[in-house]
Amino acid sequence: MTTTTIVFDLDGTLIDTAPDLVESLNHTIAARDLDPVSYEDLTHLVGQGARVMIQRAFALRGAPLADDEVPGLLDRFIDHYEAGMPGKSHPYPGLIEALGRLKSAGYVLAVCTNKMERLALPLLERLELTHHFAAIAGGDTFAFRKPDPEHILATVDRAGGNRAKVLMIGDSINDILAARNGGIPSIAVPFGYSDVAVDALGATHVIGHFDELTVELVETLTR
Ligand SMILES: O=C(O)COP(=O)(O)O
Ligand SMILES: [Mg+2]
Repeated sequence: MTTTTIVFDLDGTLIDTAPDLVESLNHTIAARDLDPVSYEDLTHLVGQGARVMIQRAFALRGAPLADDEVPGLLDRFIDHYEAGMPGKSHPYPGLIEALGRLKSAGYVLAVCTNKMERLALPLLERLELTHHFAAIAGGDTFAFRKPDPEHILATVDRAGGNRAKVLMIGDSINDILAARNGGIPSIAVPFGYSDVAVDALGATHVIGHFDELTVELVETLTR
């Protein structure tokens, strides 16, 4: 029997990062005197990494942003976010137990996030989560990222898994679309940052808590 690789999204799936993302984003846009964004705004801004998040925040405020201004603002975001890490960010309830039980059952675990690799790696490290995962791929690790299914599949390659036996778990349309585009079964979680209702994402299954992420469920979804 081939081992299934379970691929997790990061922001809004493994870890509740919203308060720190909002704080660092607001620190960044304050450089141009833009009004701060709220937690509710974040669900529309997050998903394609920090650069796009900054660009979307400017669009939300109706403020012009020239291409050559973006690198400086991105550096401002990265410096602030890295300095505060892990800040208020914490794993969602039941996650550690779920990772333990899935690993004991022999599954390969991996992370596929659109967050920049240089931010994803230290965050997982400082929350002592790194050891659970055979591979961690960021939004800039490859030349493609979610919703491109190749992002999930290249992560599986890195983890030493089999491309034909994968389960994706995520909170947003990028995750579920990437899975659907690759013919990969998926689980959506409702506690993250989606501007679309979780039932409307088109996932194979929805769980409300990591307690529901059992070996039986993984087997049923990947049969
Ligand atoms: O940081 C982002 O914009 C998205 O990150 P995620 O893919 O882990 O949800
Ligand atoms: Mg996410």
